[in-house]
Amino acid sequence: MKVLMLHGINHDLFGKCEPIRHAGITLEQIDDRLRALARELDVDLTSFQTNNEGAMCIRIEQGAREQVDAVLINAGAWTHSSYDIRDALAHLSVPVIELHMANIHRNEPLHQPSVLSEVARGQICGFGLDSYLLGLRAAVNAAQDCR
Ligand SMILES: O=C1C[C@@](O)(C(=O)O)C[C@@H](O)[C@@H]1O
Repeated sequence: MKVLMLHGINHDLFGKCEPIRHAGITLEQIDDRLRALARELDVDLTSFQTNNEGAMCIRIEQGAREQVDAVLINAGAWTHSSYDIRDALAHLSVPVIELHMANIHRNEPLHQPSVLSEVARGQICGFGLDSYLLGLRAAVNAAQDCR
């Protein structure tokens, strides 16, 4: 099973700024833990991070061509604003799991609504690094249900 993990804008800075909200966890640490769980679950996991919205849309299209079985996405601030990424995800026929470290529903109003949730199978937020690990397990189960 192939799963694509998409990391959004500024997430290369995780652990290097906003240490309180995201508990100082770096993107490398997230990917390491995800890769370890992927090995356990026998999942072929690919991880991608960009600060360019167009590049994110292109990577989503490429995921469809590669016939990934599920997509995990923490789109960061694009969650609240990007109809481009929303539309790219809407073209996928595989489960999309929306992730956030923080519980975005407790954020300040600007950082609460998600324009991606409508096209996601579900959203996992508020569990820090565990949001990613729970998301990978959910993606595997959802993809198996689709087979
Ligand atoms: O970049 C981020 C991180 C985030 O997606 C999270 O993982 O908690 C929540 C977003 O509101 C914020 O813009």
